[in-house]
Amino acid sequence: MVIEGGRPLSGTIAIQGAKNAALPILAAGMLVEGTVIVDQVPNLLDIDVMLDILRSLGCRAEQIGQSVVLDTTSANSAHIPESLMGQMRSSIFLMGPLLARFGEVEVYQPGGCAIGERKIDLHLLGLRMLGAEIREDGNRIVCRASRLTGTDIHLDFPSVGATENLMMAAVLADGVTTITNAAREPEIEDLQNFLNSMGARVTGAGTGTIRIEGVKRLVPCRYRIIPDRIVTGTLMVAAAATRGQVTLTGANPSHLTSLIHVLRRAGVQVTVDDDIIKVGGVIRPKAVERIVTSPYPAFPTDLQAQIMVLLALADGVSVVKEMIFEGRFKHVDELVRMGADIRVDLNSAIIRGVPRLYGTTVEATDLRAGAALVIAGLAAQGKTVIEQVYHIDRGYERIEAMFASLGARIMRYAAVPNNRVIPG
Ligand SMILES: CC(=O)N[C@H]1[C@@H](OP(=O)(O)OP(=O)(O)OC[C@H]2O[C@@H](n3ccc(=O)[nH]c3=O)[C@H](O)[C@@H]2O)O[C@H](CO)[C@@H](O)[C@@H]1O
Ligand SMILES: C=C(OP(=O)(O)O)C(=O)O
Repeated sequence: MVIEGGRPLSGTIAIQGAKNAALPILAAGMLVEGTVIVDQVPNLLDIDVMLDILRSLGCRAEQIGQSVVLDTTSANSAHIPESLMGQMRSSIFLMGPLLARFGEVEVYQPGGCAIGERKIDLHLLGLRMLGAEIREDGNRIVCRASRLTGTDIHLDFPSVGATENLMMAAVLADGVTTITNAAREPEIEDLQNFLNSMGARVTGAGTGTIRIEGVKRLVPCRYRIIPDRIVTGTLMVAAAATRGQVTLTGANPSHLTSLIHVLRRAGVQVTVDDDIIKVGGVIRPKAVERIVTSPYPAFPTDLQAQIMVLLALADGVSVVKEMIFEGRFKHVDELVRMGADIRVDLNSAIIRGVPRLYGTTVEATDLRAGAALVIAGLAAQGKTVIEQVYHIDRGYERIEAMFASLGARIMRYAAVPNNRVIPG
């Protein structure tokens, strides 16, 4: 991806549906027999992988525009091939639904962005408490339960994925399951709403205690995914970093209170009206003394790399502490190569703002690091070349078109074998 930077973003853009809501919801479609339609599903690499997995299980799954039609009637397998499991973290979301529907599931350790160890022990512990017998053999995990029985599960950490997997496993269990210290992310509430649209009885999502009353069977439904708060946040930071003026429509500002607070502290004007967010009015951002990533509603780890670009250009010294993933500072070296002054000390990044960044060749090491480099390229003086952009396609629908529609000079080139590049 090649970016000619230094142009303020300007214009209006609609927000895509949330990847992190769509992925568990598509997996939850396996809980019902019949045809489920999910609307506002973004066109992303991770969604393609999820649909490939669902097809490998015998389902018919097709994305038409922003809608996915999933027919699970002929699903006949509870085995996910290792090659598909390894393509993304969210492949693990099939574990709960397959176990609930077929009484068994055979999977492998999931893949995904290299941002930390990302264990699944909380998922497995919760499933065991629901009555599953689990055998781990190297990478392979075999899980069986002739029936799942509701119980009280306390999570040692409010893991988003574990909360969702256990909710999905518990909807068809005998009796009541209570999950305490559950994750409170908006995507959990979206999953609850989807499950309840199919006839499940789930309450409490969005709080630390979720109650799931098992039902005998579910019925197909049609459901619309919430807007993507991380894409919204990425656009907000990009508008501020390029000192532009951008209007976002179809957003949910109440999911972004921590970012809005940080941006306002940095001197950015953010106005909110129903599902519209306007960002602009910044000359040079001010440093923000301390940002700590933590589970929702605190500052999201998925926006840590992006906000660091704004702080790299701010007046003064900022500190960002990463509390969720131990390997999520890989963008720092790349930003430093663009002229940023950032020092990492354990899980803190100390950012001394510089007046400008300069374009150079950098590498996207993971999804959000890649998004941060795009913002840096848009704000920098000169030309930025970003390599390994496929990481970004996991979470942003045609990011180059998204920013080009706001006036950015950004082009994607596809590599061809003899090292030439052609517009992609
Ligand atoms: C598809 C999706 O929704 N992805 C999001 C989800 O990922 P994900 O569901 O993987 O994130 P978790 O909340 O589970 O993980 C948070 C922390 O808990 C640890 N952990 C998690 C599970 C477990 O069984 N054992 C364990 O130790 C992880 O290693 C990590 O350090 O939440 C993350 C934290 O907000 C986001 O960055 C991801 O974008
Ligand atoms: C880390 C992320 O996603 P996943 O959990 O799907 O790897 C992300 O969306 O930033």
